[in-house]
Amino acid sequence: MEKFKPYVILSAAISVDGKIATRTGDSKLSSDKDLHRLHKLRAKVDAIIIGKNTLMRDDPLLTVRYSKGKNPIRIILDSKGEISDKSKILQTSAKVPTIIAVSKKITKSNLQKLNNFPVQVIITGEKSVNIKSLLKKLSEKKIKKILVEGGGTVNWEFIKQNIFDELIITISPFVIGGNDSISFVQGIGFDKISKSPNLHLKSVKRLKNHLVLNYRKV
Ligand SMILES: NC(=O)C1=CN([C@@H]2O[C@H](COP(=O)(O)OP(=O)(O)OC[C@H]3O[C@@H](n4cnc5c(N)ncnc54)[C@H](OP(=O)(O)O)[C@@H]3O)[C@@H](O)[C@H]2O)C=CC1
Ligand SMILES: Nc1nc(O)c(N)c(N[C@@H]2O[C@H](COP(=O)(O)O)[C@@H](O)[C@H]2O)n1
Repeated sequence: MEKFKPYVILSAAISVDGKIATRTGDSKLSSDKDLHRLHKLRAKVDAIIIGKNTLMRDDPLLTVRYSKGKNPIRIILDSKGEISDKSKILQTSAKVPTIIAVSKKITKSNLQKLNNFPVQVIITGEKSVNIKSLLKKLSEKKIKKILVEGGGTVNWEFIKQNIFDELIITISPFVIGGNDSISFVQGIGFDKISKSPNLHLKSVKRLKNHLVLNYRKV
């Protein structure tokens, strides 16, 4: 598998208590300077991956706007093909290359809805999108570098399955708290620290009150 895997960077802005969004879905943690950095990074990757909930909460564009450079391919993990046809991602799919990764659980009508747009639909996995198989297919399409931009559920899958190479985390000067807010990593988590991937701190950059941490997996 490793041989066919693109290089994967997980990226997020977190509060000092490790949250990426409040319980109402407010996730604007990055400063303008940090967004400028993020967009420079977007321009250097071949593709960006996000989960369905992030699309539904944020209605993002995932384009390069705060810096110069080409737009990466946008990839949405949406097992049942439930994203709205009004979403900016689908509405702008004629201008920005877009892949919707779905599983065999997708209904005929949802597949038809997606096929009304100029997107590529990749079907992989029985219930959820099979991420390893998706990465192999992306590698065959010459996609070599991928930025995973959340959310917490998708981040957990990449960490649990040990299919990432680098983490770029901005610690923003806010505290969110709460049991229903979204953490950088959602899901059950590891039961022992020894099961966590080992991380090497490659660099720390200060952007006024924000810290950008760059870790490589050892
Ligand atoms: N501050 C920051 O940097 C960021 C914040 N966010 C915030 O995160 C929140 C969303 O996070 P969260 O709710 O955890 O959801 P995610 O965005 O991680 O989406 C999770 C969904 O993706 C779909 N999916 C399909 N295949 C898989 C797979 N193999 N593994 C995991 N998920 C899969 C699933 O839905 P299905 O089964 O239906 O396909 C799943 O429920 C939003 O509020 C957003 O604003 C997001 C990104 C960055
Ligand atoms: N790095 C980072 N910092 C934040 O504060 C964020 N809220 C996010 N969110 C991610 O960026 C997407 C929005 O992209 P567009 O501005 O619409 O291009 C959002 O959906 C998350 O994936 N990231």
